[in-house]
Order: sequence, then C-alpha cells, then structure tokens
Amino acid sequence: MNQQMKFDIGKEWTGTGVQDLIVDLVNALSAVKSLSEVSCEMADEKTVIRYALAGLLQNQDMERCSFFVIDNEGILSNVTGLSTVDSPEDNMWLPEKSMSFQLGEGIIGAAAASGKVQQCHNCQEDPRFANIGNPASVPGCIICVPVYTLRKVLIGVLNVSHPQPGFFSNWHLKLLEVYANILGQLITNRRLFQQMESQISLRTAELERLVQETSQLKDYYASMSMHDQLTGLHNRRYFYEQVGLALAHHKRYAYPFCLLVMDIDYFKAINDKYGHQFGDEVLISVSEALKKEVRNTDILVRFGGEEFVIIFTNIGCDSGKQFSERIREQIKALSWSNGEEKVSITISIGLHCLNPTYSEVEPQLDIDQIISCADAALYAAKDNGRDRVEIFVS
Ligand SMILES: Nc1nc2c(ncn2[C@@H]2O[C@H](COP(=O)(O)OP(=O)(O)OP(=O)(O)O)[C@@H](O)[C@H]2O)c(=O)[nH]1
Repeated sequence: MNQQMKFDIGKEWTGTGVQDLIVDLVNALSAVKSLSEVSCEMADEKTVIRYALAGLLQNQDMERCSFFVIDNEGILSNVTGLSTVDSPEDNMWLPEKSMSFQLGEGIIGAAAASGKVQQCHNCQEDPRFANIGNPASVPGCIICVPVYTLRKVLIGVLNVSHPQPGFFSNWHLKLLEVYANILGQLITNRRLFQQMESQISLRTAELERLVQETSQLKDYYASMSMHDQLTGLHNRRYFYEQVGLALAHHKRYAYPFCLLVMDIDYFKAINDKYGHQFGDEVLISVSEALKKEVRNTDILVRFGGEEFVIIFTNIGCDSGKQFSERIREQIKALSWSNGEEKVSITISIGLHCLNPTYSEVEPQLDIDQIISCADAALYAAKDNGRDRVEIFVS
C-alpha cells in the first residue's frame, strides 16, 4: 500500500482505519479470487457473468449487481442480475423487468459510449433516473463500468448499486475497475474457448464425413476389384479368395466338391461375324443364365474372356454331372436376334469331381491342380466335338 493509494481511497492510515482498510483489502482480494475461480468452460456466457456477479456481492458491501451486454446493433440489454438475496444457482431469477439502453442512453449507455466508468452518488436526484416508472426501483447510488475483451471490443457494462446514496467510495471504484478488467478477460477466454470448441466439432464432423467417404470408396474399390465390370459376376481374384474355404471344408468335413470350367464354343467367330458389342451381349446373357444355376453357397466367376468357372460345394459327382448337363442345355437354349437372323451358341464343360476320400489320396490338394484337371476335361470336350460335358478321369 503506498501513499498514492492511501490518498485515493481516502482512508485513515491509523487506528481502526487501518483495520477497516485491511478488511476491505481482504474482501477485495476475495472477490478477485472468486472471479479467478469461475470457469470459462461453462456452457453459456450468462452463467459465467452470474457467477462473477455473485463473487462480487458475496465479498463486497454492495446490494445489487447487473450486467448489460451490447449486441451488434449497439443495444445494451441486461442478461443477468443479482441482489444480495439471490444465489448464482437460482436460474429462475430474472431481472424485474427486461431493460435495454442504446449507446449513450442513461448512465449505462453513457458508460458504454464513453468507455469510461460512470458514477452517480445520488440517483434519486439525478435526472437520468427520472424516467424510471417505479421510484422504489431507483437505487441510492450506482457505478457503471464498461467491460472490454482483450482486443478492446466492448462486451457490455457492469453495474453495482446500493440503496444508500453516496455509499460508494473511491475504493469501490478502483476495485470495480480491476474486477471489470478480469471479467472482460474471463468472458474473452470463454468466447475463444467456445469458438475453439465449435471449430473442433466442425472439424471432427468433417473428419468423420471424410472417414466415412473413404471407407465407402474403399468398399467400392474392393468390390470393383472382386467383380467383372461387364457381366457383374465375381472375377478370378474373388475365386482365389473364396476357394480356400471351400477346399478347407472339403478336407475337414469330407464334403464332396465339383469344379466346372466352361468355355463358349467358337466365340471368336461370334465376335468376328456380329461385332464385339454383340459378343458382349452374349457374355452378359450367358452370365445371367449361369447365375440362375447356382446356389448362394456355390462359387461362380468369370474366369477370363469367354471362360467361366463354377464350384458346386457339397455336391457329389453324379449331381455335378447332372448340373453341368443342365447348364449346357440352358446355354444352348439361349438365342439372340441380329436383324432377321437368330443367333445361338453352345458351351463346352470340363468337370472335375472331388469325392470325400480324394483329399486322403491327394493330401497336398492345390486349386491350380484341380483347375488344370477340369481344363484337361474341357479340352477333351472341345476335341470331342464341343457342346459337351467331359469329366476328368485321372
Ligand atoms: N466381345 C467380347 N469378346 C471377348 C471378350 N473377352 C474375350 N473375348 C473374345 O473371345 C474370343 C475367344 O476366342 P478363342 O480363344 O479363339 O476361342 P473360341 O473362338 O471360343 O474357340 P474355342 O474355344 O476353341 O471353341 C476371342 O476372340 C476374344 O477376343 C469380351 O469381354 N468381349
């Protein structure tokens, strides 16, 4: 405490004056301490201000505090207020009447417009309070302090009043200036915190959207890489991914297993005669017909070009041969129009059946070996005149 401060606050520096000063000082520090304990992470600004006002009332001899926030139109409206009978948790508390002032209007507007502390020692005799309808609600004295953000943007005006005219001293004035300064920093921090939070949640939402998009894209490309674009059937890559499981079941549970390699006969001639696009239509129709011949548990793929492969899981050789014959007939029954001309095709099929004991004979069962056995049967079918099913015999 220096001489200057002693002069400003107008207190005696001796006897009971010193004690009063110490009490005032402790109360002031307590008020500032309570303000420093208000969290800027609170959900709404009004609650922050309310707690700040409560700290002031609890530690100072003031009767009523209020805060007027300025909006974009320059209107000051009271967002919250407390009197010594209120508690900050009392969320039902509302100002007696919603009040607002324009910049420069009344003592609150004057504090906002000038950026300087305004003080009225006796409001009852001050013309600025003449318009207040209920004279009982006019305070004895009032101090209005403008509150700014750290960048000196006006937030609003802090007001404290007391019913007794002339109650406030320079001491109160000094304290309120300090208090308003810290309150401004607190509100600034809260606003920055909120901005940061909303930016984080925006970024998080954006990131989640991107993650979802990426995963959809990944699924799309994964599916693309497993499908033949022309026919929509699974492709060779899918075949090699799935066949392991079918073979494992065959080995472990002794399930029978039939593999068919199918090849359209003289397909080159179809392309040459009717064009590549016509050939594509034939491939699509053949695929559709093949789809109808398999169950969900079977594996059907376009193995390449005009070659298709089916694995009938848990199907014995007799049924495998029956199914192969049916497929051959279904494909033969298809027809396409090319102008007046009706076009039809045939298919050759090589079948390799693995009976339940096969894996005991061939413990190192390899899918490529199985395919080449079916391929050998297919070549036999081609050699024997096409439009046939041949079964591989070792
Ligand atoms: N339109 C079309 N043709 C294809 C496609 N993929 C392969 N081909 C054609 O299929 C034909 C296959 O001909 P080849 O391997 O000589 O066999 P093929 O004429 O069917 O004779 P065989 O198999 O001996 O009965 C070739 O002309 C390829 O160009 C495709 O996606 N679309």
